[in-house]
Amino acid sequence: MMHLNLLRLGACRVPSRLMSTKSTSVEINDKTGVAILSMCRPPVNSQNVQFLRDLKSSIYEIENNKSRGLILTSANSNVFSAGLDILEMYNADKEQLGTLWTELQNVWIALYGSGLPTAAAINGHAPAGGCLLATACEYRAMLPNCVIGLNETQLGIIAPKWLMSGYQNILPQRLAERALTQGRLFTTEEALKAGLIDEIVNSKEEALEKCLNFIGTFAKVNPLARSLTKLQFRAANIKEFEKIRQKDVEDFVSLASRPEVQKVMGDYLENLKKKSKK
Ligand SMILES: CC/C=C\C/C=C\C/C=C\CC/C=C/CC(=O)SCCNC(=O)CCNC(=O)[C@H](O)C(C)(C)COP(=O)(O)OP(=O)(O)OC[C@H]1O[C@@H](n2cnc3c(N)ncnc32)[C@H](O)[C@@H]1OP(=O)(O)O
Repeated sequence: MMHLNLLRLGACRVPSRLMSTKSTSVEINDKTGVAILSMCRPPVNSQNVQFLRDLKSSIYEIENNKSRGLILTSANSNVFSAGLDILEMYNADKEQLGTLWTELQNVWIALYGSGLPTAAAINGHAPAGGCLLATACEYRAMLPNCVIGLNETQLGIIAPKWLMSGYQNILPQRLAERALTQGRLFTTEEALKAGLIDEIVNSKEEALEKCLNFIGTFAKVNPLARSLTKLQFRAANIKEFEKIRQKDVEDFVSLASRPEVQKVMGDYLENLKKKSKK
């Protein structure tokens, strides 16, 4: 089809507009109107306060610019996002912890509640907060030999209900419950089998192309009707989240500041560092 050919990134010589923050860059293709939002906080796109603020402002900028869709991807070659920055949770005071969690909530609601068609080109690992971002989108294409999942219970943490919403939208209840209680990280292949991702792709370019094709499927649908229909599906989760969002911050701060939890974080960080030195 002609319009799908135009969407092919490799062949595309259409002018693009660029916007960027310290840790994100956005390219909006003038022909397709689709925005590619790249996360670029080396080495693993771990989510600290500044990164989350950048991500939030990029998402709203894309939404306000009346883009035709949003594709979330990573500028890193093997990690989509490693989730919350543990360095910002470890030895942090209560105010810092509260700010971090509030910004994570803000990004999630911006993406999950976006009226635009959203897709994730998952070009690397996506554990915990990385999976949260990917599952807030409507479509996922992922590279082989990576992992994705909400591994909170493996870390002794209970993920709040809003954090599970994306999972619950995608997976059958029985599977979601099992994966969440196990804290399971799915390999790409397992994720496809479970329905957590939509496609396995061989390169980032192919992931972007699949995402563009997905967004292209709405080309002939009235954008407002599409958006309101999408949000009707998500309204109950959003409403429930809005009711508890302040208490949720307090609960997180109270849990994350406990000395025994701080100890778990410290040990976890040390293991990560040991592993990366090997
Ligand atoms: C984890 C918290 C533990 C306890 C918390 C308890 C209570 C807190 C209460 C509630 C929190 C609930 C919220 C949870 C949401 C989250 O997102 S928590 C974060 C969970 N993330 C992970 O478990 C991922 C950890 N990372 C990895 O598994 C691997 O790094 C990954 C597979 C993503 C990539 O592997 P690889 O390419 O081999 O890279 P390296 O492992 O070598 O890492 C490179 C450097 O990056 C540092 N790093 C990795 N992840 C993080 C991170 N999330 N935060 C900060 N830093 C990270 C790693 O240490 C290396 O640094 P170095 O080069 O050694 O300096």
